[in-house]
Amino acid sequence: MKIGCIQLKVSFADVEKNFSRVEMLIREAVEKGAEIVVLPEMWNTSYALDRLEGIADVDGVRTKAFLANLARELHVHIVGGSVSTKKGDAFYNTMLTYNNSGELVGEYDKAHLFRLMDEHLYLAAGSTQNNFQLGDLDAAGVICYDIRFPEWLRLHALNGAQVIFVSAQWPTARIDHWKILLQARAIENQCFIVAINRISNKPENFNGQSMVIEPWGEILWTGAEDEELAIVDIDIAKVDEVRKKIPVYDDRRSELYGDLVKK
Ligand SMILES: NC(=O)CCC(=O)C(=O)O
Repeated sequence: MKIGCIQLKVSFADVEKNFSRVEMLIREAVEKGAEIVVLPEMWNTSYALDRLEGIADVDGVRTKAFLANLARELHVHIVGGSVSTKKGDAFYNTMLTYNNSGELVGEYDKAHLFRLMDEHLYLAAGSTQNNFQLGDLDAAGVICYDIRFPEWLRLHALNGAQVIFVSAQWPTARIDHWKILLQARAIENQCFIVAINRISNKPENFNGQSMVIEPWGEILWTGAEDEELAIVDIDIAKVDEVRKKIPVYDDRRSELYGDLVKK
């Protein structure tokens, strides 16, 4: 399965520029053979949190039409990163996922808000899980800071995810945490992690280094420190292979850990 990893250079608060760049890169990814494309976090506005009133996508209407049309036209699954949305009176950091028929299969609001970047002052948190189906593939999607909560990703793995997509705006300052946390999440859940970071140098430095990691923890691809489109081939059979070799899911003793329950 070929994944188009779009490590986008996100322009600060320039919604038009970001939409046209994303469209160009999705088209290019599909020309290069991508069957699924993945975008970074808050790609429509970046972290212009104090300007969301004017630029967040109201009810996600524009993004939904844009992603649905591209998915249908190009026959590609789109894990739409996340966009700033306004729903009712509140702003959210929302991941929208479309299958290759153009159907919305996942709408997820970031569950854990990152105080260090003031998200809790501007955004409301979601509280629903985000497992979805892309053709035969059982997948899930989370957003950036969510990866610091192993129980949240475990829940998605328990609900069947073979691949967990992560969309992020993860600053260079903590890029070592990014790499180690992602590798740990892949190894402990014995699943693929496809994690797409952004590029920018304003207002904070984000230097990419997106990652695709297989269920044994081997890093299949690390993004450059500049905008990049990479097509990374993953073999889903590897999930069963690793889960048979070390049967973590059979050996779990859920009675010891409290309330991690499947849906
Ligand atoms: N956008 C985010 O959630 C950033 C998370 C982050 O930087 C971290 O260290 O965690």
